[in-house]
Amino acid sequence: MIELSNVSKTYGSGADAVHALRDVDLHIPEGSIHGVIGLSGAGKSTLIRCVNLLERPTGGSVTVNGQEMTRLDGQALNRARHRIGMIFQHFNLLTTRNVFDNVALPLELMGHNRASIKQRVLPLLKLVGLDDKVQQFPAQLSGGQKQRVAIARALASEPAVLLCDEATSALDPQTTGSILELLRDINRTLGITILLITHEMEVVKSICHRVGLISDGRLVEEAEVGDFFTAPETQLGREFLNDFLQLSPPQELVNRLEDAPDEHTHPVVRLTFSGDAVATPLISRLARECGVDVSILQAKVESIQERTLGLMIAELLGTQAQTQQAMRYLESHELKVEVLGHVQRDD
Ligand SMILES: Nc1ncnc2c1ncn2[C@@H]1O[C@H](COP(=O)(O)OP(=O)(O)OP(=O)(O)O)[C@@H](O)[C@H]1O
Repeated sequence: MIELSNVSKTYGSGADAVHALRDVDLHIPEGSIHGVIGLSGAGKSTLIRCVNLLERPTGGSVTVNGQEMTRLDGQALNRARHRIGMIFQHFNLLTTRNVFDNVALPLELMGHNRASIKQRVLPLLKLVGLDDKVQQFPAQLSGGQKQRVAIARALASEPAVLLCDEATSALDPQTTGSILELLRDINRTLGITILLITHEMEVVKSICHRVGLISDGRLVEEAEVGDFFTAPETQLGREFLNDFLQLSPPQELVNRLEDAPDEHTHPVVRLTFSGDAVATPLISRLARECGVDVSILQAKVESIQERTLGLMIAELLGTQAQTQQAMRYLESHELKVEVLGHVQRDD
């Protein structure tokens, strides 16, 4: 369990002060995988580093595994950190140590003897699929293999919590997939709570249960992943979703869009639908019930965990009264309708 209460972090002071985190409240239940997403500079790294006190918050409290981290220092803080593993974007392996010795390092620091280290390290290397690379050095490994070593090292001290700081950002999509699968397995089999920060929606979609959106140091939105992908609450959330779905009108159309409707134009709309609406033949019904033709410009259906999300950009062709009625009809069937603008009719 991770609990952040009213956490703030300010770097510097006076005119040079940077408010990296502002009054962040976050509750991550035991055994869940929680993502925090945000643009560059939003405060993601600061947030995750405040959990194990690599950065000490300027205000508020951080509690991990029932222990208030912000009250600890010295030996007590070190002991608490053993229950919090962390992996990084650039793996942070020691280049002069082989795979075994990298994973052994935290156990050596905790004072374990060689026999107990061996007993712990070898099963971990098997768990991450590297039992044939025990003697290799980091330079002899691929990026994905290096991250597997880092994961084994993070698990060596039997943490209850694993922090992942952009852990797949340096990896290609296929390797990213295999590392995320490993993290999901670790969460399921070992019950480890995972907090990960990322700028990639794909990562959130693949493994997170809940997600928070951070902007300018504030947690501006927090939701179940299925809800976030089907109905983000903030403009920034919608922008992340649209970028992820790569669904924006063609530039040629954008150039022709006008703001105000009149009797010579028809609307271009973005429709978002989920749940029952995905399976309902609404477009053919629009033609029948509202007398409106629909010209589909782009469409996409995504599976987000157990939910289905549909997106479409379309021109609604009909009189002003008909297209207004069509939009009301769609909204009454729980589709989200955004009017992107209006284009001149050809007729
Ligand atoms: N040690 C530091 N001293 C001063 N300012 C800092 C320090 N670390 C981070 N910042 C500032 O705090 C803000 C948040 O930075 P942070 O690294 O947490 O963002 P981020 O969301 O992780 O960005 P990125 O995705 O680019 O890594 C930024 O304005 C950054 O410049």
